[in-house]
Amino acid sequence: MTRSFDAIIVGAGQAGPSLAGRLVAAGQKVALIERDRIGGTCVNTGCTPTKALVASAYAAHLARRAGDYGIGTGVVTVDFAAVIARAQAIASASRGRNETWLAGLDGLTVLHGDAKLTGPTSVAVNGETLEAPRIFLNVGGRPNRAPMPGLDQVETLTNIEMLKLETVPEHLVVIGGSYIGLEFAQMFRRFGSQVTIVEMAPRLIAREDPAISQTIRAMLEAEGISVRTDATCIAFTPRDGGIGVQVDCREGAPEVIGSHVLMATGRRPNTDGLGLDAAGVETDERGHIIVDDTLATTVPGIWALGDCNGRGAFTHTAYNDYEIVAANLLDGDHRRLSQRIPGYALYTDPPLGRVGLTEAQARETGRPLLIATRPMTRVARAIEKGETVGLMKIVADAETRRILGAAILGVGGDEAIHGVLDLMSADQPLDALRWAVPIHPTVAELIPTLLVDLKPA
Ligand SMILES: Cc1cc2nc3c(=O)[nH]c(=O)nc-3n(C[C@H](O)[C@H](O)[C@H](O)COP(=O)(O)OP(=O)(O)OC[C@H]3O[C@@H](n4cnc5c(N)ncnc54)[C@H](O)[C@@H]3O)c2cc1C
Ligand SMILES: NC(=O)c1ccc[n+]([C@@H]2O[C@H](COP(=O)([O-])OP(=O)(O)OC[C@H]3O[C@@H](n4cnc5c(N)ncnc54)[C@H](O)[C@@H]3O)[C@@H](O)[C@H]2O)c1
Repeated sequence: MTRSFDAIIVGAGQAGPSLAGRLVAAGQKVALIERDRIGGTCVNTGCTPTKALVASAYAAHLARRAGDYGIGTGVVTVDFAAVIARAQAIASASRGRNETWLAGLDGLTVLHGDAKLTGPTSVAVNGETLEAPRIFLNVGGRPNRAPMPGLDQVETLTNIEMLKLETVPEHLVVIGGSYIGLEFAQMFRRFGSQVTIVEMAPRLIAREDPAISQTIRAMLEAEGISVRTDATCIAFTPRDGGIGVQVDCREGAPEVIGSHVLMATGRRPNTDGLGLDAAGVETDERGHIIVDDTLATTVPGIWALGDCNGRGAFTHTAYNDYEIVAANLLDGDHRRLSQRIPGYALYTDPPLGRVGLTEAQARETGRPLLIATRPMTRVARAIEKGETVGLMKIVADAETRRILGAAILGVGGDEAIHGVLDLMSADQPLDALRWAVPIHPTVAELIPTLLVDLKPA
């Protein structure tokens, strides 16, 4: 049996549902196919539950530090079952809101099944064929367990299984010191685990400037987390009562024994098994779908949005992909991927808010630079809150007087960075903010001060 639609959307993650909403509002007949849970990674096993867990971990940490503020709490305990239940409840409420909204959309057919392209205008799902002149792929990604010796002999966890744990691991060994690894490492330390982070690069979150990596390492070590970098010969061995992880070839204890191992070594796109060959859609060497500046694939009439196109790896980039596609197809707009200013946050405590280029990337451009930094120990709000770890940094182009990038590693950094992000998005010179009158006491109030402090570097 073949059913015809105006558009087929594969994947109900961060772009698909919103696009479905816009298309049906424009009078189109749309099929939205999801093989797992509505909401995709972010809602079910990513942003939403992990940020809920980060909040619980912060509560435990602050309670333990209550004496610093003149407050007594007694012994602080962690009810891990309640912590997980809270995170799952927040995620399922979010999923439920999405499901209810989608179910109420006239013109939308939601199908639960594994979709596969069978041609440039056709998709097979649950034994039937759907036809449409436009197909939108929003298939996301999944954890990538980097191949390592012994991996097949031991049981390891990903972010998905971490959310199903019933007890706090005695010793959590985290392989990979980037977003997933660092967020889980800190939260589980605060829940009571012994934690070791094992990273093959010379420093944690190695895409950031060295001062950021060093500060994050120091703040994690101050909480009792053990960090092993330069771990280029990781291997696993089953051991009595745990998993032996060979972590270092040159110095330090050569092996740590963990009760649990979290693999946080990146993600891979869900493009294998999607039938891309049958439609002629091309991918790059990592399996990401190749798209142009409008998110169009190599096959006319097929677009790829979100993590599966490798042009973003965040919920807000997936959502922005939807905005670009919808604006161009439905509003006669001319929005482009290249107009996007890259911004993101790492939700450790304190968080790292980031936008644009790092200093290293800015130097590679060969442009004359202006740089200003400020430690959080000189930010009134941070001092008052008793959370002075971190630094703020802005890098600007001395000629164009445009900000090239910024980092705020500190309390409220995920929010305050938007002051810079918005200025960059508006394509305004840094002088536009110099005379702004920010609110005291905030972290963001130091952004105009930093702009005044910019010096050739
Ligand atoms: C632990 C963790 C924490 C994160 N935290 C953050 C954060 O704080 N902030 C942030 O911005 N980002 C975060 N991310 C990243 C964020 O989750 C992703 O960037 C985002 O979900 C990508 O959205 P997407 O729509 O591209 O894909 P997804 O959300 O992965 O959705 C894709 C959907 O497609 C479905 N699908 C795949 N193949 C098929 C098929 N053949 N047929 C039918 N359906 C299919 C999948 O089941 C899935 O539901 C986090 C990720 C993880 C893993
Ligand atoms: N706050 C956020 O926005 C957030 C939070 C979590 C996840 N995410 C998204 O999820 C995606 C996946 O996150 P991630 O942290 O798993 O991936 P990542 O690609 O950011 O980092 C993987 C880390 O693992 C290390 N690594 C890779 N292979 C290794 C090996 N063999 N041995 C030891 N270390 C190894 C890398 O050097 C790197 O530090 C990211 O793209 C990110 O966008 C975002």
